[in-house]
Amino acid sequence: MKKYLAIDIGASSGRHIVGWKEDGELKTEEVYRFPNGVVEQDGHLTWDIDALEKHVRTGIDEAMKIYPEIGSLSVDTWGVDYVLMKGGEPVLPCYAYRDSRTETAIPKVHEQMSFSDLYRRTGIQFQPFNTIYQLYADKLAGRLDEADSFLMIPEYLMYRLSGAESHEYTNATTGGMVSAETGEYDPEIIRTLGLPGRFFRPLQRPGSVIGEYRGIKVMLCATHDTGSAVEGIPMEGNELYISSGTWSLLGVKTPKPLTDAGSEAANYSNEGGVGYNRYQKNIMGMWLANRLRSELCPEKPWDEITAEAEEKHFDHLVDVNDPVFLAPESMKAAFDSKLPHPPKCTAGYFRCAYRSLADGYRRAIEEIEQNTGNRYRRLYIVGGGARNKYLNRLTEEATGKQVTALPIEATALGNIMIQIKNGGEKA
Ligand SMILES: C[C@H](O)[C@H](O)[C@@H](O)C(=O)CO
Repeated sequence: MKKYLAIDIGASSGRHIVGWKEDGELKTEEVYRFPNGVVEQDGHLTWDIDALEKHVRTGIDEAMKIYPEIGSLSVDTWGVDYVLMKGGEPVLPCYAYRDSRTETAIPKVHEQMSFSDLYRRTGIQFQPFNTIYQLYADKLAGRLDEADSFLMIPEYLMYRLSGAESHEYTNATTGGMVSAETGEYDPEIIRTLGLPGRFFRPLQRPGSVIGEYRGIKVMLCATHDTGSAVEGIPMEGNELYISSGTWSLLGVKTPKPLTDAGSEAANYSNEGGVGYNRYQKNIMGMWLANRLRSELCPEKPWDEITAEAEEKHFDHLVDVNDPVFLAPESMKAAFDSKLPHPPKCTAGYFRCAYRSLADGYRRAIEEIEQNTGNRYRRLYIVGGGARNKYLNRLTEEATGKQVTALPIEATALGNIMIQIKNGGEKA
């Protein structure tokens, strides 16, 4: 029985999950898990890409010990970030998206092409960490002159395994340089910003085999983790979804990108899917609670935290998408700066975070229904955040949608399903 290996890496952790079809059913087993996190280096936030590579290799060793018959593997990670390459070797550091190095680049990009023009062309939300601003910051720092190309994180890790460079479509779309019309890098954007043309190759679709590692086919899944997550949601019909991890990605599948003024004003993104468009929005997500916990009560179990948050009576809300929450020194101080007065106790901060997240979901869904002209009945929630029963209830109450919370590894499932579909088996 053929086995498939998904390597799914998020901002805070990674996992190796083996999957196979048995009596028509998809079976999975997690064989390796490892931590991830940003590393401060010379005053910048970076990823320890060498450590990630080591974990990727160790996890494959573990998987092959248990399942020597693995036929293919694929890596997916968070979007936007990349590694510059020179002569087949990485040009480090590998910057992390919460680093503030794009501050000067953003206005310089918009002087040459306004955000509205970029949006009309790509349909990608404004986020200070979009690859377009990171590459322009590298240009201003003279880092592009010495580089031959750039590889998004999953493609870099698969290059290290197979020696094959690749540029996968769903992940490339997170960068803000791919034409919503052609699904390829937009030459007008590249030319206008004076970015090196040699960097931007034809994009490859999920399911493409790019090489081999120890006899295992290396295949491109939807290497943008959210792209695989949406593939992995066992959804009936076309309903709303939240991929809930460090970020909450709330969206819906649409046949085509929506790049109209209403979508721009609501800062909706149109990221590539597997045969459809992901009309979705970044919402600050579990990052808020994760940072509050590491600052205020690192040892406290999550069940206790949510139970206390449910009991307390602090009902002020914050706008969870306020930039103050993206990479604050202190998350507590960030909340205090946006509240009329601070909560009297720690639980009050978590209550505010969860109730504000649910309110953020409510507003985002109103925008989706406004901009798509459709009404949706159900909301599927997948990923680690789907385990939070208190937030699921708040979300159902705030949005009026029937919430189906599935604390499943939807990203790894989607990764495996794409491999199965393109591995000659019926998915
Ligand atoms: C920067 C975020 O990671 C990105 O916008 C988001 O789509 C993602 O990749 C979540 O894992």
